[in-house]
Amino acid sequence: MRTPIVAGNWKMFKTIADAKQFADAVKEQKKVAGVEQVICAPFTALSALAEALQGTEIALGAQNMHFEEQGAFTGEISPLMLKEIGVRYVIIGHSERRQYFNETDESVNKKTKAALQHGLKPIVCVGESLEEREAGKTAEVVGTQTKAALSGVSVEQLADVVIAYEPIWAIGTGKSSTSADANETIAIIRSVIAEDFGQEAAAAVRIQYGGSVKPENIASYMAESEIDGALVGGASLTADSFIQLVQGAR
Ligand SMILES: O=C[C@H](O)COP(=O)(O)O
Repeated sequence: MRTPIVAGNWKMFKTIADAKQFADAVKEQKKVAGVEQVICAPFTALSALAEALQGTEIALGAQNMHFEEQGAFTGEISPLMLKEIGVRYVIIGHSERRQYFNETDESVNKKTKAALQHGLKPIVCVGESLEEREAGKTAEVVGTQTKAALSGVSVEQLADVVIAYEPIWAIGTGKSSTSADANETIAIIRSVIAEDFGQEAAAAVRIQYGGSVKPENIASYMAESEIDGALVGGASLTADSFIQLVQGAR
């Protein structure tokens, strides 16, 4: 039985003051059990949010990290630094990072392994572009990305990995994938994982869908057999909407 997981990716939104306001608003809402909840905030808001989210069900996540513990890497943040402030999840290889910050399958793999070595749970993003989809390459693209990201990960470590399938054309566009299409691609990702880790381990991995998920459509994704939650951008920015997403995922 896979516990559903809803993760909000705030991207480059929210100051510390905004983040605290979000946490205060969440505290006023009724707690929702049975769904793991994560907020992946900008680095600057993480410490304040760690404190502000105390007493809530929400775990803290980062949106990126370097794979080294320390070193001359100006502007980077290491897994040790994230652990120190109570971060439990970290998004790795989001398509925006692949597109704008030269993230490659190789760096995604290094970061995934580094996160696991430091006790952080990676949310590894995979997904095809519109061009790749129209060329019939979806299975090949997500299969290659998944295999590359998980290369060298042990079966035991795989239990702490979350995969987020995010078709690039569905991110922030309002054009979400149909739940049936997302389910089909996620089934492909699971079968690719089974090739390297075995059926049992693959069956236990949580795989989220991401791309224009909202409170109004999350239930349709959750009704699918292979989808274990959502990675949500825009609709995770208000406490009200985030809680509705979590309720919809139950
Ligand atoms: O990480 C989240 C995704 O990029 C989806 O963003 P969105 O929900 O705003 O489409």
